[in-house]
Amino acid sequence: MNTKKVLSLNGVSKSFGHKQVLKGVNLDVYEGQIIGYIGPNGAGKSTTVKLMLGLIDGYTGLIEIFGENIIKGDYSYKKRIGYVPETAELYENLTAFEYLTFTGELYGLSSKEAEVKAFGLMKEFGLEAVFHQRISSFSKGMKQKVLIISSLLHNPDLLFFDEPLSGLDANSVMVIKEILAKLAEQGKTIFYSSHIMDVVEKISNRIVLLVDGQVVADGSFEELKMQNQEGSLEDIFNQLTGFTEHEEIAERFVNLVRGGRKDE
Ligand SMILES: Nc1ncnc2c1ncn2[C@@H]1O[C@H](COP(=O)(O)OP(=O)(O)OP(=O)(O)O)[C@@H](O)[C@H]1O
Repeated sequence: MNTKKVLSLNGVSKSFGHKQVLKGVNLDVYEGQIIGYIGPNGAGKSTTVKLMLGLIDGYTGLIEIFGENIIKGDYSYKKRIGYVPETAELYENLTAFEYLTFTGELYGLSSKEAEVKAFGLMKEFGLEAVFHQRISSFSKGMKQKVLIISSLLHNPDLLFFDEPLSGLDANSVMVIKEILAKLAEQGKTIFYSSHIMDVVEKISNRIVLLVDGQVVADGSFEELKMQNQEGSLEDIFNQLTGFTEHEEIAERFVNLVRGGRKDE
C-alpha cells in the first residue's frame, strides 16, 4: 500500500448553533485507498465531506488535503478533487452536453476537450442518444450518471462520493464498482459515503464508522469482522451502533398504520 498521505483530519469539531455535530474526528487517508465512510443518519458524514471541500467552514482542528491546511490554501487543491453530492443540484434546464462542458470548463478543460470527453463517457454509460437532451427529462439513474461523469471529467486525484449509487440499477452498480476499483489502482483516493452496506463491504479497502460525530471503528472489513465477531458489515454496523430494535420498531409502526384504518 502506498503511504502518501492525501488527506488528514486532526481533532476536527464542528457545531451548528448549540449542536455539536463533529466531536474531534481524527483520520489519515492515503493514496489509493477506498474509504467507506459510514454511520447512522445524522452522524455527521456529509458535514465532514462538506468541510473538506470548503463548502462550509467554522470548525476547530486541522484539515489538510494534499499536505496543505485547507484554510491557508489558495483553493487550487479543489482542482484535484471530484465530488458527487448527496443531493444533486444539476442545472436541469441545461442539456447533458451543456452541463458537462460547463463543469469541464470550470475545472480548466477547453470546451472541445470537455465535449469530447463527456461524450465518450456518456457513450460508455449508454447515454449518447440523450447527450443533447435536457437533464430535466432524465430518469434518476441517468441524472446520477451525469453527476458521476461531471465529477471525473478533470481526472481528479481525490474523489468524494456521497451515496454515488443512488438510483442506479444493478448493472450500473457493477460498472461503477469496477470503475472505482480501477481508479484506486491508478492511485486515486476515494472517500465514499453510503448506506448500502453490502456494496461498502465489497468495494472499500478501509471502513470508517462515524457515530454521533466520532469515529468508533476504523479498519478493513476483515479487521472489523474479527474485532466484532459479526458476519456482514450490516451486522457489524448494527452492533457498533447499538441497534437491536428493528423488529420492535417495525411492529409498533405497522400497528400504528393499522390503527389508522376505520373500516376494520
Ligand atoms: N446547515 C446546517 N445547519 C444546522 N444543522 C445542520 C446543518 N447541516 C447539518 N446539520 C445537522 O448536523 C447533523 C449531521 O448531519 P449530516 O448531514 O452531516 O449527517 P449524515 O451523517 O450525512 O446523515 P445522513 O446519513 O442522513 O445523510 C444533523 O443533526 C443535521 O441536522
